[in-house]
Amino acid sequence: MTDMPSPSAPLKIGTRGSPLALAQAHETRARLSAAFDLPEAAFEICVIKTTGDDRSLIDADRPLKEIGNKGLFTKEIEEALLEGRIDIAVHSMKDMPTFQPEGLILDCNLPREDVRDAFICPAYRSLHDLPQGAVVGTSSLRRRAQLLHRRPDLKVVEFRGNLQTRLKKLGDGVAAATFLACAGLNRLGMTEVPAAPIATEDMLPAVAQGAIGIERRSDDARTQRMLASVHDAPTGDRLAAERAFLAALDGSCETPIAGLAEIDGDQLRLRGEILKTDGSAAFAGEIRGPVAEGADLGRRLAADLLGRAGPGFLAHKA
Ligand SMILES: NCc1[nH]cc(CCC(=O)O)c1CC(=O)O
Repeated sequence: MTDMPSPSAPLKIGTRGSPLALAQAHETRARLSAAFDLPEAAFEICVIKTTGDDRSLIDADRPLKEIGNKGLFTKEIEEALLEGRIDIAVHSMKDMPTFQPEGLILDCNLPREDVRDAFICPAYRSLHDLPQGAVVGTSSLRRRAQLLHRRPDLKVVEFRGNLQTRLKKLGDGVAAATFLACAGLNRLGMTEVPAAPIATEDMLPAVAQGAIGIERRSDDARTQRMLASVHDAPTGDRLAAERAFLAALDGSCETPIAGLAEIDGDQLRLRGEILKTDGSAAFAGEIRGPVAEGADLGRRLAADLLGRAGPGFLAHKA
């Protein structure tokens, strides 16, 4: 391939500045430099501050959904990409809308990490051991709904900020327990955290949890070729099913939705769940079919759940 990045003309990797975002950007750089036998200096990591990183917004006690979740952590990064200030953007796929802005494409995924949620609790081993009425912190509507569906006695408080901030709140006694994605803990090498992975049968993760996506300009052929050689096809196939499921549900931040696809040979199994925010109702289901038909499976599972939940289920607001 001609025209490869070099230390004097590096490929610019855009990322947020949070520890997890930086770890994901570094993993992306490591995989690209290994794939093309290039020095790491041929890749420049560019930290971009987003609205979601604005302390004045983040420190407020308002739930994220009131600030306006859509694109909160991606808008400025996508602008930099469109303006050519960066060449690729590294994201947690879980946080990405199902549609990209005109001119951008998100079709490269690194191998997926552990998809499970972890129960983080210094005093109790599992959710079942939490005493009646215990306080659990989370900012995720999905985790809140799944938790209350199972344990209506628990009290859920808004818990925001990055991983480090949330762990500190736990240490300060703001809540007895919280949840974090195993993927984040693993990518940050945080082995000292009291984390108990939760089986996906007990708590179905968010769509695309544990997956890194790399976004580029649609017309950037050189970057397209480079990303193709680090793309993990099984992860891409799983996300195609999960994100079609999400898109068919018109997944907004108002609706608790969980979804997970797994691949066995040429067969894909997709499980999904939709819930009421207060946990008072939940509909779960699964579908199996050829990997190549993942997106269709996603749409069919969404239709099945919506049919069972009845009209108006998703229109329900918190
Ligand atoms: N919404 C925040 C977010 N986005 C991605 C991850 C974790 C890493 C991943 O799932 O890929 C997290 C934190 C968490 O859920 O604990």
